[in-house]
Amino acid sequence: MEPILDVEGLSISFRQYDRGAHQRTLPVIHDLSLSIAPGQVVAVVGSSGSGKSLLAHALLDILPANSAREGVIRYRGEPLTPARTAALRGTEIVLVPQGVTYLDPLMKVGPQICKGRREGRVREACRAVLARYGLPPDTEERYPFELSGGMARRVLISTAVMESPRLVIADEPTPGLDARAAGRILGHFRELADGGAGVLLITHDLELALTIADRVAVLYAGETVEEAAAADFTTPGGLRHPYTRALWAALPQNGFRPIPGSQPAPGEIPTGCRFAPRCPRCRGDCQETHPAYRSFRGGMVRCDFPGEVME
Ligand SMILES: Nc1ncnc2c1ncn2[C@@H]1O[C@H](COP(=O)(O)OP(=O)(O)OP(=O)(O)O)[C@@H](O)[C@H]1O
Ligand code: NI
Repeated sequence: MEPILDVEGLSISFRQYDRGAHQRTLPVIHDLSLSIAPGQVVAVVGSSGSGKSLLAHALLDILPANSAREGVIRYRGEPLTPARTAALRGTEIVLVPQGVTYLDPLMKVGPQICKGRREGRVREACRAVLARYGLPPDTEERYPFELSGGMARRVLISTAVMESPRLVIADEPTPGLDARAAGRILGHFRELADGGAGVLLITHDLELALTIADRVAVLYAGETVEEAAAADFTTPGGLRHPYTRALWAALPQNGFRPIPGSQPAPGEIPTGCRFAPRCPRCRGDCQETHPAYRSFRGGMVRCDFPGEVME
């Protein structure tokens, strides 16, 4: 089946001015490839600063002006040009943004969800979507400052899903929500996918991702290091990359063993494997050679020594 979304070799960098007129380029996403078929929920999992929101913004063509982008993004087989993205954004392709600041503070919630349209059908759909997320009917009449954080999140999601999108890009959609509200939202994403949409779920929370995702792509310091089926996460032996295994071992049900160290910042990327400084399997070459992203055992991995189980 033709993918809904197909990203090939996406790289993003920022132009920055050091001192005076001296310009430097800060690479933040490198060579990212990913595809989503109709009916699929694909999760992108990575820690803070790994490039998740930038990926979402690149897909919606809302990156900041001082950024540069390489690679190809195709939507239903055709490249997503700026004009095409602008035409599809908000209707066929929707973003659930990470921050509630995306709500217009000067506009009541109802008109924001309805995007200014007043037809009875639209108002009806708005009321239905609010009810679905457990928001009282008078939410329509409120301004964003009159909402709690959790309500504002649910309003953002309502705004996104109003139009029966074909591609949903959800950037950390559930922080601050209780388990029931989060479950309801994820359940709705799953339903949209079961109805034929593609869903890209962006989160730092692997456990949450595994509740609905079909596949998981793991992002580390701006690069995908593994793409695995959700079922591969049943045992660490099913996984390919040492970082993915470390994420697995850090889950509460697997002993909550976090790995020491932290992800390198964009200006401090090592030459070889980006995970080498923290990798329990690191050997000589890993520090020098940057590993390619390749197929391995039915998934993808960026490691020259994949699939070795840690004792
Ligand atoms: N406008 C910008 N100029 C320069 N660097 C930026 C800019 N926006 C983001 N970055 C850098 O790009 C990297 C990735 O940022 P991004 O917001 O995508 O992270 P994230 O994975 O979404 O993190 P979080 O989980 O905290 O939301 C970070 O190191 C960040 O500092
Ligand atoms: Ni983010």
